[in-house]
Amino acid sequence: MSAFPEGFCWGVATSAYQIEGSPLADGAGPSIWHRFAHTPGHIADGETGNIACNHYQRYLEDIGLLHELGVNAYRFSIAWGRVLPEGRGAINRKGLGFYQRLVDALLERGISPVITLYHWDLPMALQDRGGWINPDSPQWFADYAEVLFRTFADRVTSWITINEPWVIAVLGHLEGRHAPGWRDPSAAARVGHHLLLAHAAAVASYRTLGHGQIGIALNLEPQHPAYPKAADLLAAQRRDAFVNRWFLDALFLASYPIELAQIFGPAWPKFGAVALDQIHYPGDFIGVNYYTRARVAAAPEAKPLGAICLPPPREKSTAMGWEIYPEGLGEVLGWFKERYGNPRVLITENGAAFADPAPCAGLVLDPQRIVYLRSHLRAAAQALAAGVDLGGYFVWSLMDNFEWAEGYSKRFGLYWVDRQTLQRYPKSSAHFYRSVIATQGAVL
Ligand SMILES: N=[N+]=NCCCCNC(=O)[C@@H]1[C@H]2[C@H](O)[C@@H](O)[C@H](O)[C@@H](CO)[C@@H]12
Repeated sequence: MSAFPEGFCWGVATSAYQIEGSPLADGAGPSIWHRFAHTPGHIADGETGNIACNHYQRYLEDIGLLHELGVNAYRFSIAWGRVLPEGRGAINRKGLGFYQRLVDALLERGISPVITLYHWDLPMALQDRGGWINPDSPQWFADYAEVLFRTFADRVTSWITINEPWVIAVLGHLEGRHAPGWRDPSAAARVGHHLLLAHAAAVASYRTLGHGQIGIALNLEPQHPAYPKAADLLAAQRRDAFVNRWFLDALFLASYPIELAQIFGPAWPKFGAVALDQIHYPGDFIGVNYYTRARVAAAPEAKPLGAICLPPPREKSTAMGWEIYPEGLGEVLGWFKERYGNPRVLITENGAAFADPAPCAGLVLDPQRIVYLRSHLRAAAQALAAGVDLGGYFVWSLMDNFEWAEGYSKRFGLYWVDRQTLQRYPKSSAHFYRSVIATQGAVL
């Protein structure tokens, strides 16, 4: 019996800086990840996205892989700096032309484009004006989005405004592990707010220019007490507010969790009613990027949360050190039905990195990824049966790519990429996913 309905959206996901390469080709303006990756010490093995998977040149071949998988949708991001090299103002027609050719080639194959407007690669020219802490940044983003809405309004009907605002605010502006590498609580709090304003402005613009669906993609991660102790439960609740409810409550409830003012202290701005009303903008769907859960223990010395996350047992971990916990996907999906009015949800990313072996006779055997995907797909099917309005599932990722600060050392792809030749090789999980799609989940 098919576990998923006819018309269910089956896809894979990628992002521009992680797969394209050629970051400065054809007049493109550099992004903050170009600068961050070229700054020694930021990326494992000193890698950059200069080459990545050379998707900029090999995009037709990669669309062939999508066709081989049988997906009916492909989620990818547009590099803002290719389209607007200075981040605003003059349009770079060559840069925009690449995405027009990509979209047209997808449509010719019957694959629906799902475009992410922003997947972390802010043009450096805008960072030089303060980047996301600049109060003008929501307007910069809305103006950029309008260029794309007008260019693709007739052909693209699924849009994601911003990928993982929490990672942008926290890893990029609080912990400094991602571009632009800041460690400033006040900046992180304001960046989070400006990203929500930017999302709202783009949704409002799309209401006048487009006739499809638009949403935001959030990384969501259940926070469980490491031990049955009150202190651990309180620490897990604090971290749930910090990781999950920061953006969920803002979008759906027009309020920030009260814990954030306690966590950020004086660095947390005093948002008024108007500011909170302006971020009350869930859009047409919520994208859920799900990977794992956290096991949280109280740690008063671990400021500002007073919490630490315990590493999972090795035998239950991916190559990223994240726990394999498919039950958490069902838990996250249930939040939308129980707390937020059961909106349309898409699983916009789900996948895992494992120490895949090299190809043998043109195939990479990755049984662990098949187990991971099967268990998470089963959790998704159960959530759907329980009444969650789940419209689609995207595997992260189509192919091994630039895994941010980890460089190319972590492989998430359904296709293995030879780092010398960039040849793509199917993994057995690609064949598994193809069978899931072909049977609407009956093989699970
Ligand atoms: N501890 N822990 N936490 C679990 C997840 C932390 C947040 N990172 C993500 O969700 C990123 C998302 C990103 O969109 C993509 O560009 C990345 O390649 C994948 C894989 O890393 C995921």
